[in-house]
Order: sequence, then C-alpha cells, then structure tokens
Amino acid sequence: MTPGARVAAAIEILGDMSDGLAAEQALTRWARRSRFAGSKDRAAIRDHVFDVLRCRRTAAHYGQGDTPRALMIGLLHQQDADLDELFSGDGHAPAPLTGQERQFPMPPQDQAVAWNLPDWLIPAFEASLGEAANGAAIALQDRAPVFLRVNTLKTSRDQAQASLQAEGVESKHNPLCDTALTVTEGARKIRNSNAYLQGHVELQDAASQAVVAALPKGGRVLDYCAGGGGKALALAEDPDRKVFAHDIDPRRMADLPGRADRAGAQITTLRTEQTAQSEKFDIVLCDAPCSGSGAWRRAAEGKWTLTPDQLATLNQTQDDILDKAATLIAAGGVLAYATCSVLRDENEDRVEAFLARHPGWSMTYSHRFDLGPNGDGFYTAHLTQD
Ligand SMILES: C[S@@+](CC[C@H](N)C(=O)[O-])C[C@H]1O[C@@H](n2cnc3c(N)ncnc32)[C@H](O)[C@@H]1O
Repeated sequence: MTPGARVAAAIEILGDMSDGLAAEQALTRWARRSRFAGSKDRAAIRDHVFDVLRCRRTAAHYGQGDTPRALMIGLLHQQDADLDELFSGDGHAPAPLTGQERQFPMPPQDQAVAWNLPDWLIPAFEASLGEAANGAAIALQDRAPVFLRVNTLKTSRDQAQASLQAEGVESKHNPLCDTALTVTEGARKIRNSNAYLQGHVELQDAASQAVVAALPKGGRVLDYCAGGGGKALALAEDPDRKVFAHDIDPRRMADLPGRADRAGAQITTLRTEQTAQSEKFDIVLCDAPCSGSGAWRRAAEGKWTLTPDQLATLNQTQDDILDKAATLIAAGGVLAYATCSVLRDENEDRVEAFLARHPGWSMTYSHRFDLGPNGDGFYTAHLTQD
C-alpha cells in the first residue's frame, strides 16, 4: 500500500469507530476485509489510528473538525507530514486538500486541548500531579516505549541484552528496576526472538517491575488481582517465594500456566473461595483495576471513555479489594496496593480511606512512578497492621 492508501485506511477505520466500534475491533474488521494489506501496512495504519486517539483534541483543532478525515489531516499536520503527497487523490489515496483544509489554525490556547484530555480531567490531573501534570499529559500523547523484564530464573540482564542484540533488538538498561530493559530499536522483532520464545524476557512496563521489586523478599505471596499474571511472573523470579495468583474472573488467568511454564516459574492459581480457606499470606499484592490513566499512551481510548461515575465505581471496587485482601494477611505481613493510575482518587485517597476504616494499620512505604520515558505512571503503597 502507498503511504496515502494507509492514511485512507486509517480514515476508514476511524469512521467505523465513530459508528461505535472499539479501536481493536475496528482494526481487526478492516484487516479481515483487506487481505491485500501486509504486516507493515497494518502496523502503519494502526499507528495512525492510535496516534489520533492519543491526540484527538489537537488533531481536531488543527484539522478544524472531528470527522475522521479532519482528524487525520490535523494529526498529520502536527507531525509535519507532507499532506499534499499523502492526500494526492491518486490510486487509493484520499482526495486532495481543499482550500479551507489548508488554513491551519494557530496552536491551541485551551489547556484541555493542548493536554489532549477531556475537560473534567484537567483539575484531577492538576490536583494529583501538581507541577508534573503538564509533563504527564504531554507524555500521554506519545507512543509508549517498549520495556522488557529479564527473567532472572533463566538468564541475566546482560546476557538477555546480548541475545536480543544478535537478533536485531537493541536495548538499554532501564534505571527503574534491575530486571528492566528499554527497547531502543527492533521492537517488532521481539516476539519471534529466541530470548522471548525461550522465556528469557517478557514484555512488561518497567514501573510494573519496580512495584514488584519494592516488595519484601521471600514468603507466601498472593497476587490478588493477577489478570494475565504479569506481576505474578515477576514475583516468582524470587526462588524463596511461594507465589499464588487469584483474579475475580479466573478466565483472565487462562494464559498464566503456559506463561509460567515458559518462564520456568511455579505459580499456583486459586479461586476466590480458596483464598479464604488457604493459610494466610506474608504479602498480598492488589494490583487493582483502575482507570489506567498512567498507561493511556498504550490504551488511549480510556482517556475519552472514562466518566466521573466510572471513576467513583472504580474507587468503590478498589476499597472493596483492599478490605477483602486485608483479611488474608498473616501477622506482620504486607498488604501492597498498586495502580497504573496517576489520579489521587485512585491512589493516596484510597490508602487514606483504608487507614481511616482500619485503625491499627499504617502505611510503611509509598511511591509514585512518574509517567515518562522510563515507565508508565504507577502508584504503590505498603500497609501493615501494628
Ligand atoms: C490491573 S488488572 C491486573 C493486571 C495484572 N496484575 C498484571 O500485572 O498483568 C486488574 C485485575 O483485577 C481483577 N479484578 C477486578 N475486580 C476484582 C476483585 N474484586 N477481586 C479480585 N480481582 C479483581 C480484574 O479482573 C483484572 O484482571
């Protein structure tokens, strides 16, 4: 496909999304009806669609409207692309720009537009992040870097780096965590690399890894909101730990046994009733469901679909999870809370509310991981009973 035809495809997909389809669904449907597209075409089209999602308000500003065509024009203008070449009208390329479409406005003055956030989230970002709010909002407009976790059960960080390099994947040590690599080149080759296929590396955000690295070593550890098991696998790298995984929806853990096998890790999955019947745990990690605001550069739809009501419902779920998990902790154990959110409501406020509901508990550690080149925005806190 020509670059122009890829832009036309992105416009088509954005059109399907304005009819109510989620981005992944719209991309999959387009790929099914467009068998002629190769993997490089699909990747480029995907990048266009997600770039628009990350920067929808500035794209609409520069494109002077929010039709799929206007959004693509606005986005490509921001990216300094050669619009006349892309919108040539030749072959499958979109029609040439009209005189009106060439009148690009001055940069936006409105902060919500410049930050590419819905209006209601601006005060929440400012209150949660203070001076760091601008940097976080801007970082959410870029594509996310690719991070790897080196599986120290099988290899060292330097060995993994060398093995990846031999297959065209360049990386550097990530400062957030001793197991983390930031991929600088060749990210698309990772999934077919020997290092990945043999379980020497996993795709995992560096701040996620740092959340696990901050926990005490050893003991019986329960990953209470395990999902696909990224954190459970990281926990299991410590051979002195006995690791258990639970999720309210066990289907989410369906891939975990296979992933654990590949990593050479031992993880026991538990159903909800088994967590209560089991011996108490030295650590219960609650990687709670959240808005995902610290990771919206990966899942940019979230920033447009989140509503204040949904945030309140999430806060209730986060409180319920902490209360439940607190009943599973052994004497002297650690209740660890984590979210990939930058919002205070989901972080410090939840911990304060927990401490108010549970006299005799105190916070022994907390850390906010900044959203930026080294990792997603994350928060974690450790709670113990006096
Ligand atoms: C942020 S995700 C977990 C990601 C995972 N820890 C990882 O690192 O890959 C949150 C998970 O919490 C689960 N969850 C939601 N409500 C829950 C509850 N009340 N108790 C336990 N798990 C819950 C969801 O099904 C979801 O898989």
